[in-house]
Amino acid sequence: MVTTAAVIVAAGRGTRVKGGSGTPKQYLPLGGTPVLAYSLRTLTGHPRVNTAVVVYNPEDAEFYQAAAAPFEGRLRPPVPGGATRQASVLAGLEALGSASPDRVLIHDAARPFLTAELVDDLVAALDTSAGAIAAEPVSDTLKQAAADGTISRTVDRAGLWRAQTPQAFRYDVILEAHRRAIAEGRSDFTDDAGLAEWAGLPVKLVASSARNMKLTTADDIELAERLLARAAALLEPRNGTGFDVHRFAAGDHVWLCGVKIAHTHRLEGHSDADVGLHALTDAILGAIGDGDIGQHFPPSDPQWRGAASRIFLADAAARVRKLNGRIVNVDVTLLCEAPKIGPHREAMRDAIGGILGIGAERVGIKATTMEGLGFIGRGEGIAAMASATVLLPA
Ligand SMILES: Nc1ccn([C@@H]2O[C@H](COP(=O)(O)OP(=O)(O)OP(=O)(O)O)[C@@H](O)[C@H]2O)c(=O)n1
Ligand SMILES: C[C@](O)(CO)[C@H](O)COP(=O)(O)O
Repeated sequence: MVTTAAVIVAAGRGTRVKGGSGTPKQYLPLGGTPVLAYSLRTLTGHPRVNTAVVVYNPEDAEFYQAAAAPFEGRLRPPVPGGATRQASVLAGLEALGSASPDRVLIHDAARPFLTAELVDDLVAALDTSAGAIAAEPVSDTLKQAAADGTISRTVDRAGLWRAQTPQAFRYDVILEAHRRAIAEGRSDFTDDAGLAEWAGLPVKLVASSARNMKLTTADDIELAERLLARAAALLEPRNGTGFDVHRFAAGDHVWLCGVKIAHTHRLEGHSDADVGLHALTDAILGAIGDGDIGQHFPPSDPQWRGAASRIFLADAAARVRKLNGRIVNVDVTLLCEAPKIGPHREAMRDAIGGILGIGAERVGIKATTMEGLGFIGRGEGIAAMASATVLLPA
């Protein structure tokens, strides 16, 4: 399996925002959420990203903990950065050594508005290139200034692009290039594409939007607040519910809410019969009005025989992302006499949060017996009901 990692560089001081004092920009609240958390939500929640590491300044440890806590289960321990962005990127790349990913996405914590689609496009571009970066064609007329502040010439903007992040590379080649640059005394690269260019690596330009802005000055932060407030005003909540039942059959374990639990029986079904994930998948599909699990993964299709139900849930989450939506919270109730759910509740919350790319604090798991009544009371099967709240552009 091809693996992809993310390095999020967050060790800068943000001096152009705050003039050298106060909270570094990547930890400032934006719409009430730390700037860093936006990138972490998109990257750690992306199905193609297997692991991620933040490069930080240990002086910011408290800010880091507060921003990264919801994503903890999906992040490697943070690593200290260096004096320049280039040095911080190298620290992050080295920290991924034990994961040995095939690809790496290098991203500025100061660019909170990257999208899942951009990540998809960059990863796809790596199939035919050693590197690919998010970039935006220059749309202004460019002037070169003379020393006295007058215009010395107009620069032809044809073919000029503004480099953004993520910048994606095959991991081993960019690590080798970064190491070589330092060994050869080059510490002046402001982005990884510049370093790759120096190393002779081909790098593709992947068209991105001006919305993937870097927060550099206080004006940028104000603009970002406005964009966010406007986007929030244009989002509307949608709610969906789901319900599912599976009967018991001879076996020794059940899958419930993404967790394998030893049991006296198994649940019968075409897939792994994870009744909790099936109800939840339907709840999410319901919230976005996109059919149901049986429509997208028909039981008549042999490719889903024995499939892990996490595939179905991840697909529903991808459909939400495609609509530029966001899952706010989900809630599952399991109806069964046994097994006991309490001991597995936290593992279930983590599993579902990981699949959906949301923090476990946004996942509710509850259980109830049926007081011995009906088919559940007789221990013939398990039922689950679920609800999901999703924000979609209005
Ligand atoms: N030594 C550094 C410098 C920068 N960065 C990171 O690189 C990204 C882009 O850098 P920039 O916008 O220049 O951030 P700062 O260096 O913090 O800004 P300033 O130059 O205003 O201090 C940011 O996410 C920043 O945290 C880093 O990890 N390590
Ligand atoms: C990497 C980068 O975001 C590409 O635009 C940018 O170069 C980093 O910021 P800096 O202000 O140039 O250090």
